[in-house]
Amino acid sequence: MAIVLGDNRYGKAENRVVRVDREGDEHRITDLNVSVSLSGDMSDTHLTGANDKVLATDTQKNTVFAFAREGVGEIEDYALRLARHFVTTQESIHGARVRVESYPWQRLTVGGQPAHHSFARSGGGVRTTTVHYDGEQAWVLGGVEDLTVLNTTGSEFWGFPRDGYTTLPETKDRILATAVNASWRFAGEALDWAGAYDTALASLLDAFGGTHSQSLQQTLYAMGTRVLETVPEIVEVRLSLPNKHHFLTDLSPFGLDNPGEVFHAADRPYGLIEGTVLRDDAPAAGPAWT
Ligand SMILES: O=c1[nH]c(=O)c2[nH]c(=O)[nH]c2[nH]1
Repeated sequence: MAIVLGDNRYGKAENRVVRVDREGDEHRITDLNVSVSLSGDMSDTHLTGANDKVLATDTQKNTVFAFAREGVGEIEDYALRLARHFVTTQESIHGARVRVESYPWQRLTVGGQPAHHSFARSGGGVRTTTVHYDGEQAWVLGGVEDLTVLNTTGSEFWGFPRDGYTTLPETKDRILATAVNASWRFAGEALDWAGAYDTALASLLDAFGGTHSQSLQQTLYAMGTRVLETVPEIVEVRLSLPNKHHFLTDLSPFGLDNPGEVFHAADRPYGLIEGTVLRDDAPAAGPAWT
C-alpha cells in the first residue's frame, strides 16, 4: 500500500472587489465577490514543501484587483480574462476556476431625481458566473442566487403517499415560496452575457409566477424549461429550490377563523427541491460543474 496525493486545488476565495465607474458626476457601482481556484503541477509543494510552482494566493488576490482597474464589464468576460491569465502565464497551472458573484445595487431617487452617487442594495438576486479554463477550452456557467419569490395562491400539493408518519394535510391552495438558486451552462463564449442573464432571469420569474403548481418539483421543471426555450445558448439549467414553508396559523383557540390570511413563515427545516433540466443534445459538460 502506498499513500499518494489525490485531487487538489488552491486559490484565494471571496475577494470583495468594489469598482466605481465615474462619468462626470454620474457614478456606477460594481460590487463583486471573486473566488479563484487553481490546479496543476502542485505535487512538490505538498510532498517536499518546494514552492517554486505555487503562484501565491496573495498574488492571485492582487491580480483580481489589478484586472478590475482596467474595467470589469460583464462578469463572465472578467472571469474569462482572469482564468486565461493564470493558465497562460504560469507553466505549472493547468486549470483555473474563477467564480464571481455580483451584488445588485439600485440607484436612489433623491429630490425626485435619479441620484448621481447614491445607491441601495436591492433584493433582486445575486448574479453569478463560474468559468473553468484548462488551457484549451473555457466552460462558462451563469446563474442567480437568493432570488426570493412567493405566490400567494396557485399552488397545490396532494396525492402523496400516506404512511404511519404522515401528518401533512393535502392542500389545493397554499403559499409557494422559494429562494431561487439557479445555474446555467452556456455552449460557447463571446455571447451577449447581459442579454442572456436578463432573459434567463425574466424566464425564471415568468415561469414561477405563471405555473399553476402541483408541486415545487413541477415548478422547477417549468422554470428550467422556460430558460432553455428563451435562451438558445444555454444548454443546461440546474436549480436548487428551498421550499419556504408557510403554515396556516390555527387561530381557533382565540375564537377566530383563518380563511388563508395569517401564516407562520417557518425558516427551518425546509424542503429542498433540486434538479437539472437540459437539452438532450447538450454537449458534454466536461469540468464545468466540478
Ligand atoms: O412541493 C412540494 N414538494 C414536496 O416534495 C413536498 N413535501 C412536502 O412535505 N411538501 C412538499 N411540497
